[in-house]
Amino acid sequence: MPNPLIEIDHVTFGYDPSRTILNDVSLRFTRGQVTAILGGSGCGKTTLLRLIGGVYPATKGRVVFDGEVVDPRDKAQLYRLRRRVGMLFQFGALFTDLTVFENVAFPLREHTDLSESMIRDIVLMKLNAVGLRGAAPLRISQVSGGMARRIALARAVALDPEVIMYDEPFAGLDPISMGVTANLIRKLNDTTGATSLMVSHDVQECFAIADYAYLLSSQGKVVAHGTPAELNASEDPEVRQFIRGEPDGPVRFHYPAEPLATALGLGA
Ligand SMILES: Nc1ncnc2c1ncn2[C@@H]1O[C@H](COP(=O)(O)OP(=O)(O)OP(=O)(O)O)[C@@H](O)[C@H]1O
Repeated sequence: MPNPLIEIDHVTFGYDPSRTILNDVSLRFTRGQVTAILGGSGCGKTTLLRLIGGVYPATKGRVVFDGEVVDPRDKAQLYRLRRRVGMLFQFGALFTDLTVFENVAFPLREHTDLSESMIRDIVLMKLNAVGLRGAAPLRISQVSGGMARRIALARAVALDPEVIMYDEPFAGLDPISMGVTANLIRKLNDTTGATSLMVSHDVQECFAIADYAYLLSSQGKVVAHGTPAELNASEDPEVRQFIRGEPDGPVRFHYPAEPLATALGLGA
């Protein structure tokens, strides 16, 4: 794979030593591409984004960002790296008591000393890109869930980040808003030349816009990776189960347990 901007190199991680969340995973994120990280709830997708952001150190292995090994103890490095990353948090995390305009202006006020008129122009351009320039004066409490996600998107790209990380960008959205958000992620990636990482369990939405995808198992392993077309064509039962959303397959519906009859004292 050519020229990854970010590389997760044989990373193992657990929040406490007794429980491994990510188990020797390797992923590469190519410049200019949209890469999806797919997996069921709790498999460690958000944790992976935290390791890239230097929130926690890997227990084993390394995270490499544009040639530099990410070291959470190196605060100067973290500050530099984080300036290059825009983040769309799960459910947007907007400031509900501020206007749409002020939400998008927030990172510009925090991280730059641009003039008020420059900030205004940038905010209106970012809102225009997500189709919501006209909503600038509204309060967050007055906008729909789908609009809120687009506002969060505009805020995530306010500082023109090189990397945009999306944590469950489709969570809680109706099908139309999902499609709109997916198209915007692709469009923002292509118009800004950014590199996008998208963590999600919405396979079809991700496949519609991703260049490449990784599939994580509940054991914190990479089960498969490839282009959406390659993964769609996979004969691997676990990949097929996940992609088709089948309730049972190699990934069992039942958590391991003794037979029900035994548990109920009905043994033969
Ligand atoms: N700060 C934390 N401290 C301890 N355990 C945590 C912490 N954050 C997450 N976990 C645990 O780590 C595991 C992986 O969580 P993570 O949020 O990375 O999963 P995920 O794949 O993003 O799931 P979801 O799609 O539900 O958000 C879960 O079992 C979770 O309970």
